[in-house]
Amino acid sequence: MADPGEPVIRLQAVRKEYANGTVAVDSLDLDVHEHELMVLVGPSGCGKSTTLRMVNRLVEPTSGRVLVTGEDVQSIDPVALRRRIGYVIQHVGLFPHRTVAQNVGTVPALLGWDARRTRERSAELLDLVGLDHATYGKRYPHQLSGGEQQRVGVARALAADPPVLLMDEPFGAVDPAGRRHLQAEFWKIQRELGTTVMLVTHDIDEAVRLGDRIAVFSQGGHLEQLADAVTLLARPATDMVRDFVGTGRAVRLLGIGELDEGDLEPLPRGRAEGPDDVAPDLAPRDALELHGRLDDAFAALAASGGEPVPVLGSDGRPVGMLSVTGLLGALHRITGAAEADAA
Ligand SMILES: Nc1ncnc2c1ncn2[C@@H]1O[C@H](COP(=O)(O)OP(=O)(O)OP(=O)(O)O)[C@@H](O)[C@H]1O
Repeated sequence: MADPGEPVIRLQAVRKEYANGTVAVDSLDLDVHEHELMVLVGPSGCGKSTTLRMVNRLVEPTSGRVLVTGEDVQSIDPVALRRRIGYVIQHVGLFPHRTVAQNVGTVPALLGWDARRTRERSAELLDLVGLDHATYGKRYPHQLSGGEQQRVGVARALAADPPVLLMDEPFGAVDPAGRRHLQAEFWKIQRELGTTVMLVTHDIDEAVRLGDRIAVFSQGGHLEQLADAVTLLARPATDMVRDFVGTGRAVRLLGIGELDEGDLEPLPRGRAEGPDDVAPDLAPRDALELHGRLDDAFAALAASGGEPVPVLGSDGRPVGMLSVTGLLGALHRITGAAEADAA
């Protein structure tokens, strides 16, 4: 096991030059901490997959070192290493002649778990990714939609509860609505299990939605910026990052920023005492929640025609009103906080 505070994945001055002379990654230093979800994002061909695949030795670095829980992966047998590290790819590669339950149980079975424990773990994981095990466990992969297969891929990778999970475009085969849903579910599972994750995507929205920290790569595996989502959107470090995160930065910030007490205006007089005092226009179904996402706040203000919308605290009582000005203030607040952190 790693010492407390020691990164679970550590890349030190890593370089990969393929046989044809392509330098996919050069002088890369990158640490992923325990329980962290690190996203690698960047344009096609910038070396994201190469970086990921050096962690489980599907690609061997030309120079530099890769450590997993403090151990140089060069000193670990690749097969043993890959049993310790989950791996999910876009085209999930399920075994076609094995049932869904057997697919999910692959690694536990290889690790010598007894049949019953493997079966139980399979069922538990299928339920966790939103596939009822009684319905889906007996099916074969071809009897599932692409999105369902991708869920099975995620369940299979998590089945042996690997401390480290590598994911390469894991939700790429799912339609946009299903993808958002699967991202949200995966995020919850990752928080629950505390798995340390390195995830590759070319989708900046996926990156800011999932990543605790986001590493933006440019060609040649060059690290342009390593930051949390808000900092990345509010304060892109280079022109490349600014172009990559695009003109939708403010909208993306709405998707990850939260509503704060300071963004609110006082309640109209006489309405702060308790639920009984709440007028019909403050009914909870029309209200926002404190610490809710700013994109919900934006939607509520759009629906109200720009009229201030009530905001409820955790006890369900109104704590203030959010106006359009308040929402813009919230955006400035998170942008300003990111800039202050960076200063
Ligand atoms: N086996 C290989 N032999 C030679 N060059 C390779 C090999 N694999 C990848 N490359 C090259 O290395 C560079 C980085 O590739 P890599 O797959 O790591 O990028 P990526 O950022 O994951 O791209 P994408 O988002 O398109 O999957 C590219 O120029 C690619 O063409």
